[in-house]
Amino acid sequence: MAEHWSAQQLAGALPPLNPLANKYIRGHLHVVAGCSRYPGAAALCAAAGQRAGAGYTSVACSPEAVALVRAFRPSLVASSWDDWNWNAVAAAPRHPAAAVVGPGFDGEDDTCCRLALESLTEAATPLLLDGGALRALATPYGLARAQARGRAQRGPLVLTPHGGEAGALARATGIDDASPAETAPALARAFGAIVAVKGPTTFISDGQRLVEVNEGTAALAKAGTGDVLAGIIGALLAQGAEPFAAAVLGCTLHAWAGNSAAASHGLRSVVPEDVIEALPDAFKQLEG
Ligand SMILES: NC(=O)C1=CN([C@@H]2O[C@H](COP(=O)(O)OP(=O)(O)OC[C@H]3O[C@@H](n4cnc5c(N)ncnc54)[C@H](O)[C@@H]3O)[C@@H](O)[C@H]2O)[C@@H](O)CC1
Ligand SMILES: Nc1ncnc2c1ncn2[C@@H]1O[C@H](COP(=O)(O)OP(=O)(O)O)[C@@H](O)[C@H]1O
Repeated sequence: MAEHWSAQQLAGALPPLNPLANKYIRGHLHVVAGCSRYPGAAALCAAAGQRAGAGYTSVACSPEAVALVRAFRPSLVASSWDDWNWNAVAAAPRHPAAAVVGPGFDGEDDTCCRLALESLTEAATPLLLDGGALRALATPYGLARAQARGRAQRGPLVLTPHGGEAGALARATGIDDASPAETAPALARAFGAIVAVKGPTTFISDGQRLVEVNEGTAALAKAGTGDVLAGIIGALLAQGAEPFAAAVLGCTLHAWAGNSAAASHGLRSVVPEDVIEALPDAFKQLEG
């Protein structure tokens, strides 16, 4: 039976904001995303991360995506992943950080698969894998790399599959076809991760606990809203939120922002950019 978090539990999950913090102390979100086919996903994910409180948001993306990300938000620090390496992704005692890898990855593309698999060994921060990175993970080799990350204690791992991606991950690990409420804990145990299986109701598990978030809206059923969710959870991780709490809180804020966007723009007309711009309403709801 899935648990449902109270307003008090959700508010308690939000890392406090230090009024004396600089942008690095606030938390650095590294977004590795956006192949030439899906550059927009990198922009959506990173912009959502900024609205969700990351102090510094950098984007490593395909060379073709750099101009789009910069033009979408000049405050995003974008560079080509050809001129970038994992040394950039590190946390220091007073400089928390997290990485989101995979929005706008093409799961068939060699560079995307390499970056997704490398992230498991190289990212010494909390790591969230989404989108095409989950396709790279959905192989026996991907499973072994995820398990090795757990043994090496490189940092918490969060996976945010939609139904199709959860099915591929389950097939790769020999998990039987099951409901999302059963698949989330089974995947969490197999990959040693926190897993959010997304849908009209999203189920989040670390293998022991199971929480459901069912406050969203059909307005969120639009291409790109998953990229927004990845940026929100990534930003909470970058600000030092406890990883399971970051996943539950991130999914809830995303749902609330969807409701706020639907109230302003109507159920049919909401686009993922509206959900990003409605995030301040979701934070006010949380803190109010
Ligand atoms: N603006 C952009 O650049 C966008 C880029 N995107 C990126 O596009 C890449 C491919 O993602 P897609 O999800 O489109 O394609 P996928 O190749 O992952 O999914 C397609 C397959 O999964 C199934 N599927 C998709 N969504 C499902 C759901 N919610 N429940 C059950 N089954 C589902 C489909 O039926 C299909 O068989 C990802 O890297 C993603 O981040 C998308 O997020 C859309 C927006
Ligand atoms: N009918 C719905 N009701 C509530 N939330 C939904 C609904 N449909 C989709 N969502 C939410 O929208 C997001 C879609 O993510 P995803 O399928 O990964 O999109 P994309 O890959 O296009 O970015 C998820 O967070 C999911 O929970």
